[in-house]
Amino acid sequence: MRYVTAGESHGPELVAIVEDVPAGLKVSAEQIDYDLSRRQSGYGRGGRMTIERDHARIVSGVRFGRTLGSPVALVVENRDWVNWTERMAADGQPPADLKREVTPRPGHADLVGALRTNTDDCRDILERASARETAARVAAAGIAREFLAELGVEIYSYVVSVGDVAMKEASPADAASYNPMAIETSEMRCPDAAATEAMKQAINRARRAGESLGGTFRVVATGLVPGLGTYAQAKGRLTGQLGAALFSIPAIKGVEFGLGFEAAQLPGSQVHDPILLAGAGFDRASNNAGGLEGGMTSGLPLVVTAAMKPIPTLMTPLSTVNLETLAPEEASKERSDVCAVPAAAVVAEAEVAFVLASAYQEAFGGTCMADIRRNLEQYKGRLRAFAR
Ligand SMILES: Cc1cc2nc3c(=O)[nH]c(=O)nc-3n(C[C@H](O)[C@H](O)[C@H](O)COP(=O)(O)O)c2cc1C
Ligand SMILES: C=C(O[C@@H]1CC(C(=O)O)=C[C@@H](OP(=O)(O)O)[C@H]1O)C(=O)O
Repeated sequence: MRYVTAGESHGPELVAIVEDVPAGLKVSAEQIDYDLSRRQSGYGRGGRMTIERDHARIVSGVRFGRTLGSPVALVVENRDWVNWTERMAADGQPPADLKREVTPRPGHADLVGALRTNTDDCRDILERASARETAARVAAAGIAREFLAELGVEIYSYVVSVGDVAMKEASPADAASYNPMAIETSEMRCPDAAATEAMKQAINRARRAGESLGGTFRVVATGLVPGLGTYAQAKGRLTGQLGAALFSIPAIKGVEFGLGFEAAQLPGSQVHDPILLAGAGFDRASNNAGGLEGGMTSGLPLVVTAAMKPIPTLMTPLSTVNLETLAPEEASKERSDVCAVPAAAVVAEAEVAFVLASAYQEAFGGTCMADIRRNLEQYKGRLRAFAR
């Protein structure tokens, strides 16, 4: 299952096409809209989120609430488009009073994109480099998430830190034990109420100082069978696929699995997860690996942590060079988020969903749900027999 998106941040709409969707999968537009609203939320977002009310319109590939096995296309309207019709028109000439973006923001794609594409207006770049595009990803991932849910896999995320404020956790393995309601009702997607409040205060301080903040979050997937992915080829390793998927999100600068970088400082006996025989199968005494061994799922929850850099647009801007005059100047001050870590966490859920959905299809087939379910049950039966 793969997606492709199109659409500019202030164009009329975003489009996502999902390919290789099995037939017979129940799809709920309400569930997709719920995920879209989760992506819009989070303390620290800017004025744009008061304009948008993201809703996915399914325009192909679904009939009577079930997928047909054909590509699924989804459209998300940009309500802000009405304010940009002249400046973002697909045809005609630029308006006489068009203000070009010529003071690129350090940390955004403005300068490098302009160099790459030979434009004299950084808006040509920022319209697509904007993380507005991630709304289309979340809409598309609604299909992957429904698919995974049918196979018993749930994905959620929570924020661990914003700037230098972090919630306290004994270990990343705690990730699989939080109450989802505590996360969804926190304005920071953080299950710790005191940390939520401290993160909000940090964002308030940053806003007052014309600053921005990044942070870290974890994505957790439960209900996975062991053995998805493969050790046999580089491109089959889920570690690499998940890393690439998470690094495809704007502003993500680090990814760790389980104990992550901390594992590099510890002796092997404190890192690797002892194997036990429990109930009808194998289990582990711990989950420091974060649910991946040898590039494959271990059957324990997948726990992956990502680090987001601070938002590049600053109300107290850094210096830049004016592309027209070549004189030093302050970088442009666009309307902007101060912190978007909770939103990035929801986007990361979407990316993880696509990787895992593809891994299930690779292992159990991709044509129709009935076959996939049967193949999965057969596999689970074989695993049970293995431990007897
Ligand atoms: C959900 C989300 C919201 C974002 N909001 C903003 C924003 O309002 N202003 C901004 O300058 N950057 C924002 N960013 C970050 C930029 O999109 C990102 O830094 C930029 O595309 C450059 O990509 P890079 O950081 O991967 O180099 C946001 C990122 C995400 C994931
Ligand atoms: C629109 C979204 O995020 C945007 C991401 C973004 C950026 O530069 O990445 C800049 C801001 O857009 P605007 O310039 O219109 O205020 C954010 O609001 C969204 O997440 O839906």
